[in-house]
This record gives sequence, structure tokens and C-alpha cells, in this order.
Amino acid sequence: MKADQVLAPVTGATALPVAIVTGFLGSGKTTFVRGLLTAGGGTRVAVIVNELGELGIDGALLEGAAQSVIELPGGCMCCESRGDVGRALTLLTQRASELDAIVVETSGVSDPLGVADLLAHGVFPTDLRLSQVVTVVDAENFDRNLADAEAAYSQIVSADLFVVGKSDLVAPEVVIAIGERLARLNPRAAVLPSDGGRSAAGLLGEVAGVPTVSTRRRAVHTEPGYDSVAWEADREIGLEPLLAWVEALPPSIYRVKALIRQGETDVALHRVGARVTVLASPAARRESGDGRTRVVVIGKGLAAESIRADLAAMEPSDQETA
Ligand SMILES: Nc1nc2c(ncn2[C@@H]2O[C@H](COP(=O)(O)OP(=O)(O)OP(=O)(O)O)[C@@H](O)[C@H]2O)c(=O)[nH]1
Repeated sequence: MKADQVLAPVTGATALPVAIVTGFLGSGKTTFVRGLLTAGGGTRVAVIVNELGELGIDGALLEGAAQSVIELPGGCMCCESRGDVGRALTLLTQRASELDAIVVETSGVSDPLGVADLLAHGVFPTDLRLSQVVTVVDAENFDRNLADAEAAYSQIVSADLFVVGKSDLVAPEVVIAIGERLARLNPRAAVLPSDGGRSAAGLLGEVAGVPTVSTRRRAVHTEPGYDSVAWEADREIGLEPLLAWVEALPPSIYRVKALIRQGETDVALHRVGARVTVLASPAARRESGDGRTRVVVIGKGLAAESIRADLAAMEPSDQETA
């Protein structure tokens, strides 16, 4: 497998390539897809992005980088949202002449074979072919995710290619050890470092060199316990109180994502495990007029009412109201 192959579909292949990007909650899928699109230089890519949570946030983070983005918030695309993925793929294949490739970003608890099965058995206006299952693994939370979640394991054994995300956050020997463990679990998949998707840009159009994984294993969504709470408001909330609240959440709340507007700036706040980060959000969101405050909380045993009440009570910070 060569990571520097051209993005265009392989010569002689008429079917539109579909790359599945998967990986556990917060592993870095959206970051990778955004990098892939940016590095793709002119390749026309549509993205279907599925999130656990009733509000789409990843779609907003991908805006401007893709030819089009279809968000499928709500359920998990390997089970309850499968029909939605099929409809999204049908919609995109009706516009196949405008596209070179489709990327499907699964939710963090999806078994990617649900989408592979759709490609294997679905009937679409234009032929589709699975190009790659790319699994982003979280170097910082590798052991924890494998121990906690069967989906993390399914994502690893289904991969054609691994991207080791967040390798900058751990020691080099940890990255090497993860590479060795990945090779034991799935020796046929190559391993790429996380370089923002640049080295994988050529893979969008590449044919997987092996029969699609769906011929060997069927998708089974068995992830128990993970739930989500979404909250949305048409007003600003302060970054400081939100940050303090997110940092104080218990470990059972593994993932938080929020898009908030701070005066003239749009900000994305992430929590994955214990790590909280705050990033400037793409300008495209503001240009599209989508400035609502959105927060999605994902974890086990969520107290939905109290989470929503906390968020509803949150005020703009003093600094922002001054
Ligand atoms: N330092 C570092 N941070 C990263 C890297 N990749 C992703 N992140 C951060 O990890 C957090 C989650 O990244 P996302 O790309 O949203 O992860 P995701 O897998 O799409 O998340 P879900 O869709 O919620 O499952 C964000 O704060 C990112 O900035 C990386 O390679 N290095």
C-alpha cells in the first residue's frame, strides 16, 4: 500500500470510492478527515458524518473543507441510523459526476462493518466501492478504550489502515508499543503516524488490496452503556464557566464537544477522557450564519436533566458581559 498514490479513482475503476473513517470516541477522526480534505488538493470529496448525539458538531468543524457534508446526528450508523446512511449515499450517488470520492466518518462507538455491509449489499444509482477502512486510534487512551469498549476492538480488526492519533501527546516508545499491538491484532493493516491526514491523502481512491472485510465478519453493535445528551441555545455562554463545568465532570463522562460563540470568535471545546482542549472553530460556520451554542455530552449513566439544567443556568463570563 502506498500512501502517496493519487487521489483520483484508480484507472479503469468506474465505481465511486468510499473510504470509511472510524475510531473510538474522541480519537481524532474529524481532525484526520479535515486534514485529509485539506491535503487532497482539488479532489472533490463529500463527507457523511455520523455522531452519537442529537446535535451535529463535527459537520460544522468540516465545513468549507469538503464538497459537501451530510450530518447524521442521533443514532449509531452501524445499527439504528443505517437507513440514514443508505439514503445519504443514494443522495450523493445521484450527484456522482460532481464527486471523486466519499468519506464516511462513523460515530465513535460504531462498528465500521455496518457501513461496509451497506456498500456490499445496497443498490445505488452509481456503483460504489469500499476503498479503505481507516481506523484512527487514540494513542493517549489506547489501553483504556480497548479495555472499555468492544467497538474499539471491532474498529481495529476491521482496519485496512491505522492512523495513530495524538502520538504527539505520548512518549515515542508508547507509539512504538501501540504499533506492535496493532500489528498483533490486525497484521494486514498498515500504520501511519497522525500527520493531519496528509500522508493518507492518496488513499481516498485506492482499492483495498484484500476482499472487503464484510465478507469475513458481520457488523455487530454491542457497545453497552454509552449515551449522549445534547443541549442547544440561541445565546452565548461563557467559555470560562463552561470550561470549569467540563473539567469538573466525572470520569464516566468520557467525551464532551461544544461549539460556542464568544463575541466575534467561534470556539470548539473538546473533552476526551481527562484532557480538555479549546480550539478556534472554522470560520465557515460563522459565514453560514450557524452561530447557535451547541453542547454534546457522551458517557455512561448520564443524568440528562441535571446536565441540561447546569448548561441552561450558565451565564456569559464576567469578561464577556463587561
Ligand atoms: N494533540 C493532538 N490532539 C488531537 C489529535 N487528533 C485529534 N486531537 C484532539 O482530540 C480531540 C478530539 O478530536 P476529534 O477529531 O473531534 O475526534 P473524533 O474522533 O472526531 O471525536 P468523536 O466524533 O466525538 O468520536 C480534539 O480536541 C482534537 O483537537 C492529534 O493528533 N494530536
